[in-house]
Amino acid sequence: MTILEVEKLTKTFGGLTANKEISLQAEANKITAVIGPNGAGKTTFFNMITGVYKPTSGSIKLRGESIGGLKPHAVAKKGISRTFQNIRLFGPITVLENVLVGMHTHLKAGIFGTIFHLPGVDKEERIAEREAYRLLEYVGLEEHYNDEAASLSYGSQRRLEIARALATKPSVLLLDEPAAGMNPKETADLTGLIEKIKQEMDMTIILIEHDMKLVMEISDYIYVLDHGELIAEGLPAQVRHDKKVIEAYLGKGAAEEQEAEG
Ligand SMILES: Nc1ncnc2c1ncn2[C@@H]1O[C@H](COP(=O)(O)OP(=O)(O)OP(=O)(O)O)[C@@H](O)[C@H]1O
Repeated sequence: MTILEVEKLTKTFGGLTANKEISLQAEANKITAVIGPNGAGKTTFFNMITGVYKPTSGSIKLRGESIGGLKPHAVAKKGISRTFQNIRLFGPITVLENVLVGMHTHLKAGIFGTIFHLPGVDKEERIAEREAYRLLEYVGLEEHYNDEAASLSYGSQRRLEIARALATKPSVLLLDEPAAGMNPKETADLTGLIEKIKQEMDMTIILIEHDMKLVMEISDYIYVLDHGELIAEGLPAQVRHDKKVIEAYLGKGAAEEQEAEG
């Protein structure tokens, strides 16, 4: 079943076409990857889906309902949550509080009531804290619940971002380069975590990632962008051997060499 359907999505910035008529379908409970060299237009694509940028043209549908042009908080309420390429945690508050921030759309007390422990929010707050702690356990950060977010290692901060995104109880999770800056062990652990989220939480995941090992290992379907255009799509094994994709990453010579090697 298609959960998210994007049709001919275009975004221009002045004279630059960052996305040109990109169409994509994200299937329920699958990992759909969007890859491409630097500047290909991947983050612009995410920014349109999440309401950060208004599309120049084209449509975005979540379970058949048009969400193109909605503001970010409205898109989040519809069940789409994301992490960012540049980590956007709140540094001076604790790890647990960062997850509570993710929950604030569900809490009556609101973010300030939760963080500053205003009167009358005790019961709701205790339940939320338990839930936040459970999410930290899920991503393997429970030991750090009371640490300042800024004190975590880079890899752990990325996991915390995922926990915070999950706190909004999304049905679609967009991960923007979750393995960026991670060492091989952290990346391997992250691969397992993303798989687990897909399986155990019935999550539809869309992934932007430069780490090809991770992408090829966990993606069910891959879309490839280059210079703002969709140049290929298919199963990992198909995309891996696609001449246009090899060219986009390594240049024309490399594609011909690969072909000669058979
Ligand atoms: N707000 C903006 N204003 C002007 N140009 C922009 C804006 N956002 C993105 N661009 C341009 O759009 C193009 C695509 O950028 P985008 O960040 O979407 O690529 P990307 O594939 O995510 O790249 P990377 O892998 O390096 O993060 C780039 O040429 C970029 O400079």
